[in-house]
Amino acid sequence: HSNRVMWFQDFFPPNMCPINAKDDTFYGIMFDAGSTGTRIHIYTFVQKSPENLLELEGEIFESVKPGLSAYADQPEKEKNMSLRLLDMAIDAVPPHLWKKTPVVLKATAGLRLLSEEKAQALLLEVREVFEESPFLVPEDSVSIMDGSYEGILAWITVNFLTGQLSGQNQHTVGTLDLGGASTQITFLPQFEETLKEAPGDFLTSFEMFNSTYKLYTHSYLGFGLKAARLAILGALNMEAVDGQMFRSSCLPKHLEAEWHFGGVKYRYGGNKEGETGFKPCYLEVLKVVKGKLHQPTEIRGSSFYAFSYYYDRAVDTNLIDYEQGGILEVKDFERKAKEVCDNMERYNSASPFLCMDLTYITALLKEGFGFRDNTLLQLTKKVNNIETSWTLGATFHLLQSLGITY
Ligand SMILES: O=c1ccn([C@@H]2O[C@H](COP(=O)(O)OP(=O)(O)O)[C@@H](O)[C@H]2O)c(=O)[nH]1
Ligand SMILES: [Ca+2]
Repeated sequence: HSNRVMWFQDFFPPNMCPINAKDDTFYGIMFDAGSTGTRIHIYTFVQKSPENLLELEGEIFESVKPGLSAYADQPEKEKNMSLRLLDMAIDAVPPHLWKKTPVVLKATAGLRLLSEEKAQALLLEVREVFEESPFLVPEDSVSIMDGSYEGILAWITVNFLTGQLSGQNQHTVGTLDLGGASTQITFLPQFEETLKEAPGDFLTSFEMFNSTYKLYTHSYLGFGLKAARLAILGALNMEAVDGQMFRSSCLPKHLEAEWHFGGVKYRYGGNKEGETGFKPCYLEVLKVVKGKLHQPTEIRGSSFYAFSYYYDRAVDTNLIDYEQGGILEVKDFERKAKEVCDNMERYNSASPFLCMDLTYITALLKEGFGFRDNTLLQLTKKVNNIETSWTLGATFHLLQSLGITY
């Protein structure tokens, strides 16, 4: 309880503290079951009248690791985790609003990669926890989200938070999300040509706040940062890894270690005898990226918002400040990749994968999506203290579909 009060005081002057919730205040609880962790977002909203755009008052955020898929072989163990996160919502939402507050979990690429049977067993555990909670549990409240929604909803979040979805002059920005297991690109096409050249399932119409947006979006499964590591090592989608050693020129020469991802243990190491460094690494990475992604011509010269692992790796290498974020060019990632890969001993302590990760990000941006060296990326973790995550867009969509908001 004391946590809650502290949090509110951080956000609101005492006289408008929503603990004394007015009638037009309501809450939404959205779980993000990502491949590397599970997070809860508890949003507070106010809608003064149907004509007004919904106002977001604040967010409570908490995360736990590892992700849901790590419990694939012991789904009952998952319960503790969702219970722990849900307890935060019990503390945050005033009791008289519990029954009106929807709780939803959406899983992303980690669960898309599991077998249907294992994924459903995990979702069932969560559903049981939700059913026993005092919150509103809508139909289909625990599910795997379609990849195209993941991109669209993140785009909605960023453009809502930057004020681009209200008023007359809407200059929306495109978004790039690099998760552990999948990656998304989303933007509002300006050129007829983009609509013509895009594969049919890359274009989706989406209605939000009384407008219809025809967006270009795609989620590339297996192209998240951690899945890409496996692909580069040649270990992705291998049924039996049986203690096999996977080597790469993107890793420190004498390294030999183990790594767990999606409930599987992998052994990996450097090219003890052969080459290491940026050049051989880039060639290795290209095999995974080149020709695998659609390249919309119109994005080459535009600028994008980028978050998740784009942000994390830029922070890790001091390209941006953790709190502030920053604006980078694509070539900044390449410069940093060269610096790290050609001095691997020096960076080893941070993460043995740093060279591989930066090289992958460089190749994904340039050879994957086809961005120019000088394309601008706005690296952002929070806007006005709210996480840039698809979860906010998903909560708007949820409230709209339940008729709680307009
Ligand atoms: O609220 C969140 C959730 C995730 N991430 C970032 O997203 C990446 C992990 O992706 P995730 O586990 O969601 O994998 P996915 O299922 O999206 O592939 C990491 O960089 C996290 O820091 C974040 O910045 N904020
Ligand atoms: Ca994610």
